Amino acid sequence: MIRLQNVSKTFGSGPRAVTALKNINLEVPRGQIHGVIGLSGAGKSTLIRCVNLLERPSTGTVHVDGQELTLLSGEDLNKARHGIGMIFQHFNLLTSRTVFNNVALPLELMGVSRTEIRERVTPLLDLVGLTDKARQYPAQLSGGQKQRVAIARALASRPSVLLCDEATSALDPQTTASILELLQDINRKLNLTILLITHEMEVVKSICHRVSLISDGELVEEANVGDFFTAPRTRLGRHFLNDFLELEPPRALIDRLLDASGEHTHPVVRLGFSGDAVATPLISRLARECGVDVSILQAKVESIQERTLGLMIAELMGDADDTQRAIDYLMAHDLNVEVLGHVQRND
Ligand SMILES: Nc1ncnc2c1ncn2[C@@H]1O[C@H](COP(=O)(O)OP(=O)(O)OP(=O)(O)O)[C@@H](O)[C@H]1O
Repeated sequence: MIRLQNVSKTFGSGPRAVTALKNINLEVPRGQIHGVIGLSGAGKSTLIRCVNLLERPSTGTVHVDGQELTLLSGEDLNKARHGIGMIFQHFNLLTSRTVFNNVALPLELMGVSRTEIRERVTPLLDLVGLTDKARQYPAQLSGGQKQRVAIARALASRPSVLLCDEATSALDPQTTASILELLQDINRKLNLTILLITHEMEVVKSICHRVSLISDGELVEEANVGDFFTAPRTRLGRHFLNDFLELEPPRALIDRLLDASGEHTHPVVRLGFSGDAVATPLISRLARECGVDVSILQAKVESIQERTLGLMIAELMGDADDTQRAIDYLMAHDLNVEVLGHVQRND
């Protein structure tokens, strides 16, 4: 449905050139919600704007719905864009138009008749829950309501793809949740393919099926959301996850952590477990089978898209052979084990 192949984008030229995207390959099948998450300046906006050619890639190809957009220009490109809706962080509504007329605007530009416009806009306002606001102006609406208008407007041309550029970043958590619910609802009802960019893990967790991580213009990791939240493969992925879960070792412990193990140290580990491992009493088995005591420093259980995810920071207390055996034992039971460092034993 959306396919980016070897897409790069460089702004400017010469010594001042900025390469915002480097060799991006991304495929989003029909009906999927795909999130791209990254830090500020990583290239998220440039990436999403390359999909509808608001930014033309410097190299590479973009296909949407089987059509190679990078071959098109002028009227053909405009027509192809009718199949791609877009919403923005700051809604981009026309303040001098009513809610109804904002939603009608793309249809007016397409030359759709007044009667047909009415037939198409009315159910869209119903879909986004704004039937009673049709005659109001944007200034009379809350942020969440404005984004609902923008969603209805984006859907007016009956697109098969919706691009969301930080669509909830200007909204409070409760309004964010209701907009995400609406996006999920239209994804299901209309089988709409959604590509969204965000810096918020909550957005990815709530509605995405798959996620890509962008760093310095490159896609560095891609995974199903359940897998990403259970075991991110990159350091940046772990950074996002730990930030989201607020699962960092206590400050006092960080100050005591040594990089290397010594004769009188204990490993401190971060454990991530999901699926069957959540229900298995692994910690008590460690004591019995490996002769290691476990001091739990922090623990959390999260539910992510019908999967349960457990996270724990723990000190494994025992001699070097036993603690290594314990780590091997945990890994053999499909836990994600990260050794954060080592602390001097007090015994
Ligand atoms: N029109 C432009 N001209 C020159 N450089 C640009 C332009 N647009 C983006 N850039 C640069 O490209 C890089 C990626 O920017 P981009 O806006 O895509 O990142 P982002 O991940 O969306 O960041 P943010 O979350 O802060 O919006 C940055 O270094 C930015 O300065």
